[in-house]
Amino acid sequence: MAGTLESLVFKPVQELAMDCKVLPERYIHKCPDEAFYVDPPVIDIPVIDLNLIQFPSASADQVLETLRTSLSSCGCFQVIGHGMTSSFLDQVHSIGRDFFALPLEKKLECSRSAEDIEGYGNESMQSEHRILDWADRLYLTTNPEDQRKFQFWPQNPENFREILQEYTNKLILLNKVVLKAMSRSLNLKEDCFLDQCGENTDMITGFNYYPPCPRPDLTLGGKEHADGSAITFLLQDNEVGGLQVLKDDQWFSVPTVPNALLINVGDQVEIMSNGIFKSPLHRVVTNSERERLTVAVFCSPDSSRYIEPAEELISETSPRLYKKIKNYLQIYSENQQQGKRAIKAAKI
Ligand SMILES: O=C(O)CCC(=O)C(=O)O
Ligand SMILES: [Fe+2]
Repeated sequence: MAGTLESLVFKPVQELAMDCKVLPERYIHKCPDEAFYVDPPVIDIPVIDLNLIQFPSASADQVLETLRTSLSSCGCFQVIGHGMTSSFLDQVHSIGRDFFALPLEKKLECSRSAEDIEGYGNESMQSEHRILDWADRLYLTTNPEDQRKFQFWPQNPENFREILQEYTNKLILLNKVVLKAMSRSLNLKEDCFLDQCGENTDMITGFNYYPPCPRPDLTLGGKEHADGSAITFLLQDNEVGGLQVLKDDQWFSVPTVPNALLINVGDQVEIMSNGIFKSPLHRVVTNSERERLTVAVFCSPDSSRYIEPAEELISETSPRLYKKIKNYLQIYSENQQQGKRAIKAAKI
């Protein structure tokens, strides 16, 4: 729903940040840990070149083994050889940056309503009780095409639609390649996960804008969460870090690798892999100097499809851990609003 300044139902963090000396109470975490403001160790995750696993070979097997190890321990990896140039990825980044640089009135033309997840907005419209994220977001359904709601798509910058369309087309293909690689790495038939997801990948693209914050020691750009997707593609900010991932109960910084996309397992691949692959808890810390912009694309099976642990992964020694379920994103959003981990609801 298009908004106006008068009908503003939320306060953009970007506006708040312009003149913020004292952090409002609702952004303050009661028990911040040191990793909010002292960079924790950098996580050692592989950078996987997709060209190396295209055809079966001994070296492809080695790469798939690296993939399996990484996804079973921390649930993420970086990918190169994805067929997108760095200048194209810069353009994807720029359309987000340019959108958030527009005057507020222009951004409000894309604003979402309190009931909708799509459009420009932030958490302040969803919940009265939660601690709020120091971030504004623009969420858009990008696939299937007939579910796009163009009223939320910015007219400005002018190339927004064209670039987002092209990025979506590339990620539809990449999503298939990655799901196949994940299945292969577990010695499953390569279409095992893909068949569960179906042809029509459901894709939601989120542009995350994190303004500089006066008190990075007290707040987060994104609270600790796991993604409800099957897999998530994250285009990080080449210049400003902030993403952290939890591994063995310790927070690690996630490095930015030029021209790489970060891929993380979401809850739905954790379910399909019967818990072998981990949907990692992650969060975003802020800084007082620089804004940060990232683009997250959440890929999920379409809501009518059932997903369940792959039969081949279940045995007497590794019993089935998750139920057969559908429309996981609905379960996810209900649990998330109550601050709960949705995947618990899928456990047997
Ligand atoms: O912006 C980031 O680094 C991470 C964003 C994220 O985790 C999300 O949008 O789910
Ligand atoms: Fe996330």
